[in-house]
Order: sequence, then structure tokens, then C-alpha cells
Amino acid sequence: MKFYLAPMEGLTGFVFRNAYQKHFGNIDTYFTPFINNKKMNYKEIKDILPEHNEGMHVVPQILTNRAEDFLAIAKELGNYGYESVNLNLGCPSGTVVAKHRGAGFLAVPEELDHFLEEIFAECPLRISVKTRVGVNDAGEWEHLLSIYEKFPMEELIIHPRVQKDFYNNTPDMEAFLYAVENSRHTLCYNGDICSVEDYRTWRQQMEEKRKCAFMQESGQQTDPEDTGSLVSHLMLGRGVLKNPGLIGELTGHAPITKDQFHAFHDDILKGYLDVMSGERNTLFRMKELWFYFAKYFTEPEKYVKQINKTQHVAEYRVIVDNLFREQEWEQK
Ligand SMILES: Cc1cc2nc3c(=O)[nH]c(=O)nc-3n(C[C@H](O)[C@H](O)[C@H](O)COP(=O)(O)O)c2cc1C
Repeated sequence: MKFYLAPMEGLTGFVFRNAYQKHFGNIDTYFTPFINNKKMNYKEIKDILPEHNEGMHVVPQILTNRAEDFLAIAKELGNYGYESVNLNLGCPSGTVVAKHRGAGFLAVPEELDHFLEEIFAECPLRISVKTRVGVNDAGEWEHLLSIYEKFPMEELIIHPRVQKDFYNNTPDMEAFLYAVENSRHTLCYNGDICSVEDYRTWRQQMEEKRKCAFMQESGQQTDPEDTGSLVSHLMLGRGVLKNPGLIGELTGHAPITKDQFHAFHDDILKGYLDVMSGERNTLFRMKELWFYFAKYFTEPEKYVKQINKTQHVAEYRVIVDNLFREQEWEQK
């Protein structure tokens, strides 16, 4: 199984990626949060600079509905040495969607088709696509997938929710399995894999699909030669933020200890302090992370409140050290 880190704006930038790589190093590909400026801004450039991403396989993500802009950004990324880019067709945020970008682009499939035609004809870099399965309901998915099938994409990453779901409801496995059955592309699954249990259930679903497909083709029960999984690429986001040891656990390793988590946290803090101007910016980033980091501490509420309130790194450190010392960290 290949594991990818999901792009998460404000969370999985190069500071997080470097700390993760140093402490855990079990991600095959890191996808950057989206770039959406035709001329990349300072923050976007900092995130993709090769010297900020050493020793990692990184794929930058682009969010746009203008082929000309996509090609300009891809060209610039090519100049930095990247060979592959990812197109964001999943962002559900209102402002993005209103402009028919991200998941909003799925509302105008003919325009999307035309856009894909242009970028696949012109882009010198390999292109993968990260998509939702529709805007309003999964009835849109069959048509969208038929469009994706026309293009030689490196990979199709599917988060099987529709835009209207945002992050609510549960991933639509039927829509994902429809793609498994009908797509010629290499597929990657994304969505709500946050524990070993979630992973097992997902693998079982894939395994059943594989058996079914084999039975239909051959009339036999199972193929003794085939021990592989039907889908062998998995992208994880929130699960890794709540439990940075998750991928280790999925690959048979012991859960990480509280001390390992603490050391990982400290490197992220140090990373932000090194590259951000002012304590406030660093604290802003750390506060966003704690929305996820706090998940498995026994009684985190009091500390999280203090973290959210503080304006000073020295005070922040004391609160975090207290939390790590006074509370247990365990998966419920
Ligand atoms: C705060 C936040 C920021 C995100 N930013 C991006 C982004 O920049 N690009 C993108 O394709 N998806 C983005 N996503 C979606 C994730 O990449 C992923 O598809 C989603 O969280 C589902 O996977 P998960 O259940 O493993 O977290 C974001 C999600 C969240 C919660």
C-alpha cells in the first residue's frame, strides 16, 4: 500500500511535512495545500522550494479553472524541478465554489472537459486529479468519471463526498466502487480513514470487490494467484493529524508514545518560529493544529482553551508541557 498525506491548507505545509518526515518518514507522497495564484506568491513559493522539501516526494497542488493559469503555474513548478502536479477538484469552500473552482468546477462538466483537454494537451508535467464525486449528489459521478476517462492522468484521487457534504455525512463507497469497476486510471481512495479499524473495513470492502470481479470473470470463487489489493493507494488527512502514528499502526507498528508525539510537536513549533515573522503567526498555526492534536488526550479541554487564548510562545510552551505531562494520550 502506498500512503499519501492529504493536502490541508494551513496545516500540512512544509514545516509540518519536514517534522513528520523526520519523526515518522512513512509517507510515500506529500501533496501540498493548493496554489491558486497564477504568479505564485511568497507563501506558495516558500512551501514548494526544493530546499524546504528535501528527502521527500512532494506533489504540488493547483486550484484553478483557467487552463492558462494552470499551465503557467505548472511551468514555474517545472522550473523548480517538479515533474508532477495535482489538480484540486474537491475544495468545497463557498468562495471557491462560487467561482466554479475546486468542487465547484464539477458543476460545469463541459467547461471542465474543455479545461482538461487544454491542460493535458499542453502541460509538460504529469497531472493527477483529486476530486469529489459531484456537487449535489452522486448521480453526477458517472458523467464526471466518463470525462476523466478521456485523459491520461497519472492518478485519480477520489474523496467520495459531494461538495454539498463539505465534511459531513460519510464517504459514498458505492460511488468509489463504481470508479473501481469503470475506471482505467490508477485510483487512490481518500476519506475518513482515521483508525486501524477504519482501514480494515475499507480493505475488506476492496477485497470483496476484487473477489466479486474475479468470480464474474472466471466463475471461480477466488483467484489463488492474486493476493494484491484492488486499490493500493490511500490518502490520509485528518486521521494523521489526530494520530501522527496512524500510518505506522496501519503498517503493523506499535502506536507512538506521548514522548514521540511531544518531540514531533516541538519540532513543528520550532519550524514555525524559524520561518514565520512574529509569535502570533506561529501561534495561529499551532492553534489550528491543536484542533486535531487534542483528540486523543484524556481531558484536553482546559488546555485547549488556554492554548487558544494565549498570545505568547513562552506561555504556550508551558501549557503544552503541562498537557503532555498531566494527561494521557491514548486512542479511544
Ligand atoms: C482544514 C482543511 C484544509 C484542507 N485543504 C485542502 C487543500 O488545500 N487541498 C485539497 O485538495 N484538499 C484539502 N482538504 C481536504 C483533504 O485533503 C481531504 O480530502 C479531506 O480532509 C478528507 O480526507 P480525510 O478524511 O483523510 O481527512 C482540506 C481539508 C481540511 C479539513
